[in-house]
Amino acid sequence: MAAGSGHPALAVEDLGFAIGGASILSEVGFAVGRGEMLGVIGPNGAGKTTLFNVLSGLVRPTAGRVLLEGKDVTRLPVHRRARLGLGRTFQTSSLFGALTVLENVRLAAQARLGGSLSVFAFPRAHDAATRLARERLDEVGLAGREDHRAQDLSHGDKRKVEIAMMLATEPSVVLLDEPMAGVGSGDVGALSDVIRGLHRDRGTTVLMVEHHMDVVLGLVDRVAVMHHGRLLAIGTPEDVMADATVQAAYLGEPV
Ligand SMILES: Nc1ncnc2c1ncn2[C@@H]1O[C@H](COP(=O)(O)OP(=O)(O)OP(=O)(O)O)[C@@H](O)[C@H]1O
Repeated sequence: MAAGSGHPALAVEDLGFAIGGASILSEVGFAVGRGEMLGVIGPNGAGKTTLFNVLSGLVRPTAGRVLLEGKDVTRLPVHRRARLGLGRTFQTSSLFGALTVLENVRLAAQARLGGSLSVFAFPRAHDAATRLARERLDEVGLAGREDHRAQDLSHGDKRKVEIAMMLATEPSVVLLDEPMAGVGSGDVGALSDVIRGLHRDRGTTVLMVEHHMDVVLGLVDRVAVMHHGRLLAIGTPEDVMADATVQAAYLGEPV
């Protein structure tokens, strides 16, 4: 759907996911505007990761719809959603440790450019992928680190590589699943800046699950609070944090 069509970047309607008689998500509905950053918070087991799995296509919902730029993608597999502009990072690192930083990002760039993975067959496509990978690494502040092996990086820098890989696929909507997980406190600021840049400089729509409340509240436009598989509240960080239901149901529980 073309920009300016009036559809939200991403919307879910009456979403449900049940398995073995257990209801994991129930009646979840919200819309995220183009270029908006939405934080998704909630106690452990609230359903945040399941929601992201449903959004990205890893899991099929048992009720409701997922709309990307107004298009119903509920039944589309992960790679079709990715082609429509949906990007995702995971809680755990998805890098090839023995490859260099540049090689990791180049793989993502090659997938985007649709070229063969054979550098011998398509040397020019390889050059284009290398250029794209270098640009994305520059964007996340890793210029000069291209030749480091991924496994030797700090957690924070690994996360930046993963974001660069995701950016190489030119997504319009990105799902960041706990980007700060395992990241040392010294790296949190730099990583927050990278995420802020996605949003501010690129105009990318961002949904972010994150347990670090100070990070979430400092970055996002709105926050969605999940609790027992339901959407408890959604609004500005100030409004949501002041909400008595949220305080009782969420802030009162250990996270
Ligand atoms: N495929 C499944 N089969 C059975 N139970 C599941 C399945 N997927 C999720 N659950 C359960 O659903 C609940 C929600 O899990 P989910 O991982 O989505 O929560 P979360 O909010 O991401 O938690 P955390 O903050 O700990 O990552 C949990 O109780 C989990 O055990």
